[in-house]
Amino acid sequence: DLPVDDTDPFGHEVLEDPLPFHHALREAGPVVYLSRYDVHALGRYEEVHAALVDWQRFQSAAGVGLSNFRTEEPWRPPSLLLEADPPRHDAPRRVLASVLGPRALRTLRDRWTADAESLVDEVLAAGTEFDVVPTLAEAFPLRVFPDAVGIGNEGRENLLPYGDHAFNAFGPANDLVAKGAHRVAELSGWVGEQCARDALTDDGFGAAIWAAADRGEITPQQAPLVVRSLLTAGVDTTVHALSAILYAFATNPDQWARLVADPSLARVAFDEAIRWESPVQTFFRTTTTDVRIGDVVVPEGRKVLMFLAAANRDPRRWADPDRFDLGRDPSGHVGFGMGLHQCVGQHVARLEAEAVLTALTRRVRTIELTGPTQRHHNNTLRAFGSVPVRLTVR
Ligand code: HEM
Ligand SMILES: O=C(O)c1ccc(C2CC2)cc1
Repeated sequence: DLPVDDTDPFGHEVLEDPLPFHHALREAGPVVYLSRYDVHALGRYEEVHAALVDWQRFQSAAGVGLSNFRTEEPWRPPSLLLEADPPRHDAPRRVLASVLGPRALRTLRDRWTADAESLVDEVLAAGTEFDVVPTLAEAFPLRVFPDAVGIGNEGRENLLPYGDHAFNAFGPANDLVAKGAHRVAELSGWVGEQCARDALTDDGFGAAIWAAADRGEITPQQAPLVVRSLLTAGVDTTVHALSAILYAFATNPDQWARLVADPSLARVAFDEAIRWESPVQTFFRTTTTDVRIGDVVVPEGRKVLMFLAAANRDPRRWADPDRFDLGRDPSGHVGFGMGLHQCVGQHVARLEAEAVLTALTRRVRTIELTGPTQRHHNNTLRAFGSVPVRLTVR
């Protein structure tokens, strides 16, 4: 086992394969002080879940990254949802919950399923050996989500690098953050322009957010920041979730056969893949009072690092946790967080994944890896750079 305190959880060794570190962290105790970053880490399901649902003692308004907004300037104006506590959090959350709720998505279900089927037809027409990352995992969200938000067609290639930097910025100021620093002004500027009312179509999520401002549910000053939340959180997450799902099936052919035999399993397959891979690996909180965890008292004002991915494979909570198993009930996983800040876009993500899986199960008999995968390292996201596969068609 790695000595937990000597290992850098944001170093390339752990980012390449975090599982040994997650195991060592869970075994080291309910809370573990990481001297490298002067933070307290939680790796077990019970403690991660308890911190997520206790927004009063584990706040988000001081930032959900390593940087403490009480003493450091954020790299961009804080999110009105992710980096806010009640009461400031309440109205923006209520608006997005309505805009992104299951009812609002009903119209998108048929459109996205048709889009997924035409993408899968295009992919299969070009051949049955390819890299799922650019071909499906990146192509599908970028084909449907910017249109659903209602942003213009120019510059959409900025979305992935902007999100990649935003997720790196939750971690320490390491080489991954430095890698994106030179483009921050340009990318932030472009994203900010897309959130303006006159940059948005009149029928997307963006327009619905501005309409909520017209109704006084949020202010016109808040509206662009709420749109920014969609552009920051809604692209890279789904791209890497789709890669994870396809990797899970390519490495568990028996589970793919189960899904082909029963396509209604697509919904549980999505949540089981999120539990198993946890595309969003970590988030921080800041204590608002002295908090006792186990026999440690974490003082007020300290950063607490929650390893969502470690909690999602905690044998104290999950039977045979390392197995990707469509037979299990994955509900309760913390891959979307839990409680007040639980992912407000999860229905969008689930719908995107179901559309792709439904299109694939209709056409594809088997999926298998044809070579080694490559990881894409990020301080917060678990991501693939490449997943080479061969499909056989039905
Ligand atoms: C599989 C894809 C996704 C994953 C794994 C994911 C994961 C998460 C997690 C873990 C949180 C909780 C953050 C915290 O507790 O501090 C969260 C919150 C959030 N997510 Fe997602 N997300 C995904 C897709 C999306 C999409 C597609 C959208 C937008 C359409 C979105 C928008 C948000 C927003 C706005 C929040 C903040 C909610 C709040 O603080 O009240 N996410 N997400
Ligand atoms: O509101 C935001 O900007 C925001 C950014 C990133 C996320 C991650 C958790 C998916 C959520 C919200």
